[in-house]
Formats: sequence, C-alpha cells, structure tokens
Amino acid sequence: MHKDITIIGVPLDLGAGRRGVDMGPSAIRYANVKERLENAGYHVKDLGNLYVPTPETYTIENPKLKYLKEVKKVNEELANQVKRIIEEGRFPLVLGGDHSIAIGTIAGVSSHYPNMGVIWFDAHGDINTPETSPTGNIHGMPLAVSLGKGHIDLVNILNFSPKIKPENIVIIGARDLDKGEREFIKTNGIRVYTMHEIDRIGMAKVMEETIHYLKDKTDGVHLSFDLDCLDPNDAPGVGTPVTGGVTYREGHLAMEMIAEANFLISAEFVEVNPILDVRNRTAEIAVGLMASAFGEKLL
Ligand SMILES: NC(=[NH2+])NCCC[C@H](N)C(=O)O
Ligand SMILES: [Mn+2]
Ligand SMILES: [Mn+2]
Repeated sequence: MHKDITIIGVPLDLGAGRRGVDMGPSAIRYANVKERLENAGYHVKDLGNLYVPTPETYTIENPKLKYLKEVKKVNEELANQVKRIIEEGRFPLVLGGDHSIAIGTIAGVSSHYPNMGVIWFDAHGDINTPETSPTGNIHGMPLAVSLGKGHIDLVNILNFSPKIKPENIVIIGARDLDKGEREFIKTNGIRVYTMHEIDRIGMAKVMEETIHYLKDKTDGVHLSFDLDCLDPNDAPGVGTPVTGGVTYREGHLAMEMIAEANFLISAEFVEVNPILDVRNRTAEIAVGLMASAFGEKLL
C-alpha cells in the first residue's frame, strides 16, 4: 500500500435525512486522525474540506432526489480531487459526510482502476434508485449510482458509467434493506454478508471469503465504511442507527484482515454524526478502525 496518504474532508449532509454528519470531518480530525496514521508509519497530507453548501440556504426541488443539484456538484468536485490524488501517486482517504459522497470517491478511483473492487460496510444497502427509495435521500443510492442506475446527473459524473461491476462488490453488516434493494441485490448477484452470516460463520470467515473473492479478480479494492454498520451501543454517533450491528472487536478484526490483504487503493469513513455522539466516541472509533486498516499493530 502507498505510504503517502492524502486526507480530504467532505462536510456534506444534504444526502441524509437529518443534520449533523456535516460535522463528521471535524470530529474525526479532533480524534487525531493525522497523528495516528503518522505513528503507523505514513506520510499524511490533509487538504482540508471541500466547499459544501448549507441546507438552510437551499430548497428541496425534487422529493425523490433531495438536493440533487448540490449533491451532484459536491461529488463532481470530489471525483476530480480523488482522481488527482491518485495521479500524484498518493492514497485518498475521504472523511464524510453522508454516504452519498461514495458517488464521487468511487468515480475518481474508477477512472484509474476500471476493474476496482468495493467492500461496503453498512447496516444498509445504499442501493436504492429514485424509484425504490422510501426517502428520496441520496445517501441511500450511491451503490446503485456507481453501478449505472439512478439519475443521469449522478450516474454520468466524470462522463463514464458504470464505475463498478456487480461481481466486484461485497456488502458487509447489512440488516436493514428496502424491498427494491433486495430485488436489486438478487437480480445483480451482489455478494452480501448480512448480520446473519456474521453471527453464523464469524467475522474472520466473512473476511477470509471476501478477500479471496476480490483479491485476484480486481485491480485493487476501495473500502467504504459507514459507521452505522457498527452496533449503536459501540458507535452511537450515526444518523441512521440500526440495532444489532457489528461489534467494535469484529470491526477491528475486519480492518486488520484488510490490512493483511494489502489490496486497498482508497478508503472513506462516513456518516459520523457528532450531534448524536457521546463525547466523540464514534469519531474515535472511526480513527481506530482507520489505523487498523492501515496496518497499525500492537506488537
Ligand atoms: N448511508 C446511509 N446511512 N443510508 C441509509 C439509507 C436508509 C434507507 N435505505 C434510504 O434509502 O433512505
Ligand atoms: Mn451507508
Ligand atoms: Mn448506513
């Protein structure tokens, strides 16, 4: 893995149904992300945050695709930045922000790695289209958009589509899928490890299988980590908590196994909501998980 990391914050919450994840990048920086990764042996450059408009100054034009124009604009900018970071030979680490920012991150990464893999840790599928979404919140749509399904303005960011292949995706930690998402997953043959499989075979086996499934057939893997994949008892500071999630320990094991696999090309940590957090615990957990994913070791 690259020893040079570039951090970029995206304080976007227009893709989510409630306010707060716009403060995620600050909370994660306050939890010392840069120092932690430097101590793990990396050179870290922090570019600061992208410009993101404030919801109060905009109105929802289309309730099926809330804040489409603004979300599109931010993701376009993010895609270009991520592309540039990779061109510089550095590793992009994106701090969210709501999960709609995966649209931009994946677009930027995919422009270099057309056969990229994606490991998507999430309580949700985030694979809705405007037709199937029960909320119209774009953070529930980024995987579908990256697969080429959704509003043309989002799908066509960087002027190519699709960005990823269904057989190069693994979703881990799912326990809240909408009806349309279940159908999408089935018709496209996307691999999903729900909480059922994690309970049944354990996180170690889930990660062994995931790594085996992606390692040889992709040209590198993007890690998209929604903090709501964790159990809300461990990580309370998320906008859409769902009971019965991945534990702190399972999360770390998964990240350590990803570090061992040595195939990451990019990563993003999203949906940290400091308003709902308890003394910045969720942001601190996010930083710990990053450190593990980047190979931090006790001994
Ligand atoms: N990134 C997230 N937290 N997504 C939650 C999505 C919830 C629901 N499936 C929706 O489409 O609105
Ligand atoms: Mn998500
Ligand atoms: Mn989620």
